[in-house]
Amino acid sequence: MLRAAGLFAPAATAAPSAMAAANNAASGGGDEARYPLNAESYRLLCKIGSGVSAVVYKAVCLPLGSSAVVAIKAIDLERSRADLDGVQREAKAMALLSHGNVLRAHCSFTVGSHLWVVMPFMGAGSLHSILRHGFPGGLPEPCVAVVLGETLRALCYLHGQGRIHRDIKAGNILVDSDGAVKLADFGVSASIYETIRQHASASASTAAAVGTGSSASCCFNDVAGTPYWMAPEVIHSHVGYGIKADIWSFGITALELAHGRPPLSHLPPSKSMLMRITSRVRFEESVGTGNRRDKNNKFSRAFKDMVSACLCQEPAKRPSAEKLLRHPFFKACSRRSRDFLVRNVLAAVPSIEERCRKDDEAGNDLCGCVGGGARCVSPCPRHADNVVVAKNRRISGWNFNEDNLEFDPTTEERPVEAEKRCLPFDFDEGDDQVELHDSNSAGDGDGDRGRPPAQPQHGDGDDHVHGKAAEAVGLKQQQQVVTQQLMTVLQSLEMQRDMVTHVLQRTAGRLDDGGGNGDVSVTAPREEREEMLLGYVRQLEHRVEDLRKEVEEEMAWNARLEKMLQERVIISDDDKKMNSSKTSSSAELRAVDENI
Ligand SMILES: Nc1ncnc2c1ncn2[C@@H]1O[C@H](COP(=O)(O)OP(=O)(O)OP(=O)(O)O)[C@@H](O)[C@H]1O
Repeated sequence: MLRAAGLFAPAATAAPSAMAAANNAASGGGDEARYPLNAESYRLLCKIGSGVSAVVYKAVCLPLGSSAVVAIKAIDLERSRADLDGVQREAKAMALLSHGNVLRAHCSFTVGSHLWVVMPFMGAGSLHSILRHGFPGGLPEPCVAVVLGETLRALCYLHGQGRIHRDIKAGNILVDSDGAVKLADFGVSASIYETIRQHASASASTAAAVGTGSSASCCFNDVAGTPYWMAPEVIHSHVGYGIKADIWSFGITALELAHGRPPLSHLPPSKSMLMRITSRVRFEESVGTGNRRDKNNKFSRAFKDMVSACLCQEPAKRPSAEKLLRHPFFKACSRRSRDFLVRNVLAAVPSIEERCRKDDEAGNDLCGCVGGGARCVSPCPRHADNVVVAKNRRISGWNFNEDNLEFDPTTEERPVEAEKRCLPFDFDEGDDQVELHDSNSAGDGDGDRGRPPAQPQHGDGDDHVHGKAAEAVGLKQQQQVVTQQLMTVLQSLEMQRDMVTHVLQRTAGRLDDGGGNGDVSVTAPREEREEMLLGYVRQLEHRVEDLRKEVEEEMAWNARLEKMLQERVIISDDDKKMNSSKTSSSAELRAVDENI
């Protein structure tokens, strides 16, 4: 994961550039106009957080006095995957908004190759950081309700303004020391109005690919956001998506707040993404509200119902933010004051500076995966152990278990129950049948499903060999999973290639016959149509390029597994010889012999 740590030590403040990106939130006057657009006017006090390509500092705005504490997000434009347009969009989007639950930047400007976004300092940091440092198992439900209620107000406002946030997650919900909750990070937000204009002259073929429908339902077709929180239609972005994608992410955020991590976060995002790529929609219309007995009292019926509504497979069936705000789940929280969060949440977590110091000591910056691998973008050695594989099982889908609000993997032996809500991704192709387990998850007595993963043992010789044997089996199976996934990516690439060819053929045909069938695009001048076609092709090229990178990542991971496997086999064979009398009857070793 990309880091910009250390680049902004106070002494290293770069000379301001020509301020090409300078942007003041209140250029038309107002409080923010006081914030200077140069690095020298700010003293960086300490680092308070870091994201994928940015580091966030607590700082003082010197001309405004020592009490003018701000947060500065320093986005490394060179290391960031996003282009300057993308990151500037965040600042501009924030500057235009004004709502009590939306974090608005004071100003932004470039400093060398970085974009500095100066914003109000939110004393308690993000909910992601709060969860990790104080509530790893999740917040109490009444606190979840307060946080979500405030976030929903921000979403109502944003959607009312014609904006889609596109990256709703606990990491982007900030809390101030007085308990105020604000939605932040507009790095990937976009205006549906802009897009409607852009698509106004789109051809029928493009429209078919992007999707049609109302402004609120289908406008975008670029993949934006963070994988675990992405709505199915965002992942399958060729079908188009709209504001309801935020509602899905909101539902996932609800689960993240309730459990301390988003569903499937024990899988590296690239893998969960791949599973989604392989999807075959298989979603049961389920779970009415009052018919089933509530077996699990951990969460209220209202909470479960609210989350279920957000995680509806069909965007159109998800409630709007406004409607959701009227859901009974949010009734009680409207009476709760900010103080409620201060007493029940903030009091239990260390200061944001302390948290950041702990993160640095723990080396969380090294791979960027924090929260038990929840943010690990690619399989990294540090979290490889979190993903363990058990044999002869396969994930054929993910059920949204309404009782405990978890996503349960569905295995072949355990058919999907009709009344369960099922996520739209399948993973049941190929002959090798495997199931991924989170090594931290406890057994639940349901067959093999909750079986503790194979771990190396360090007891007597027999155990030791068993441990290594099991480890080798695990590695072998991980390798099979990766191979399977590579095949899946390949299929996906082929599918996309066919799509491109199809679009090209259709459009080429239209260019040749000069139109005349009533399409907006066809009545447009030829150059315009060519330009539009080129744009579309470029978009598809990017998508294919992204997928190609993912394949490369997986192949590298596969090679690493192969190497680890070979090492394990050698060690395991040596141990086997030494312990042959003890281990000859070992079922696990037989499994190794069969498998390697
Ligand atoms: N205005 C702010 N006030 C106080 N802390 C902040 C502020 N903005 C960000 N932070 C802290 O910095 C951390 C990193 O923020 P950043 O927006 O760079 O990344 P993120 O949203 O967590 O991750 P990603 O890069 O994946 O979006 C946050 O988790 C939060 O704790």
